[in-house]
Amino acid sequence: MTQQVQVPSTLIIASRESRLAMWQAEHVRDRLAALYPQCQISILGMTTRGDQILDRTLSKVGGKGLFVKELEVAMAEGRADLAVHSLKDVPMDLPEGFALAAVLEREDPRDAFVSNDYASLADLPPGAVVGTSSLRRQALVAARYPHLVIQPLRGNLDTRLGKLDRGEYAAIILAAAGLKRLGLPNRIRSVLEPELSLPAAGQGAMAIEIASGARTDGVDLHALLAPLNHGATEQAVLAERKVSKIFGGSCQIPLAAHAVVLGDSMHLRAMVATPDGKRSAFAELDGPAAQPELLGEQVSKLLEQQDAQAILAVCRQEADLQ
Ligand SMILES: NCc1[nH]cc(CCC(=O)O)c1CC(=O)O
Repeated sequence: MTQQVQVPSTLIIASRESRLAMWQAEHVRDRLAALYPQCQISILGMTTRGDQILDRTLSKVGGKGLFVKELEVAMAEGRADLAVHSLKDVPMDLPEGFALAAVLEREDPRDAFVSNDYASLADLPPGAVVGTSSLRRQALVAARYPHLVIQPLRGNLDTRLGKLDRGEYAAIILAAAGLKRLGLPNRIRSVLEPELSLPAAGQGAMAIEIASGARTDGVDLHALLAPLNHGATEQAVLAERKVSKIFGGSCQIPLAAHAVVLGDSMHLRAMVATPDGKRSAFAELDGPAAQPELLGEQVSKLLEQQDAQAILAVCRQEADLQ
């Protein structure tokens, strides 16, 4: 006999209001509704500071936490039971009293090249403007294609595509996962393979966050959400996020960490670079999938044995100057 979990009569999902965030919240709602048909599930749409501040890059205004804080407040105040996030936007250390209850199966983790006039980065002429606000993408493009000009690009997916279509950029780089989820895979002119553009920790994965304390109604949200967890994705992102955490876990450093799980083992690759892409360190290792954080530590050590600390010092200096 499987143990029965107690199902509440209602569940409220907190979500940002962007189209991608809503798609993700609706996806979780539909999966929960299929598991627990007796439960009334609704979505509470919210605006976060990360959505409001669009004129500065995230690394300058406080980083990832800006997309999750308001949703955590809603859970702490009992206005929502769970929050659905893009895992890439979730800080490495959650505030006291919160936990990730499930990591969903990953969508395509790669970056996508999007343009109306060009098929790939290699086709762009000297001086062409590429839009991205990710320091990681900036460093990777600058290292490989020094003749291109990188300009900041913020906002949700629709905003970013709109700026491309108005001709503000020759091309932009986005996560393939977001475009696929929104039914826009045809906007992808080419995917950037991990060898060229190693993905960010957690890219393409969704996570469900909950308040971790016991509930007065006795509902065990961890147990309730466990069927949505995808073991291999969880192992991969634990390794990736460990590297990110060791190197400061913010948006201030161009950092990539990408793991692939194959059966019982895992391959983890990671990179840190200076924002201009001129200096970088890269490391990769295989290890048991059952010990993802150990592999994350080992890969981080390899990075440190290279130039990683000097690279980070350059990044901090540049961040302080801004
Ligand atoms: N930083 C914003 C963000 N957070 C998650 C995604 C895409 C979806 C995902 O990675 O799951 C995006 C947009 C992008 O990077 O283009």
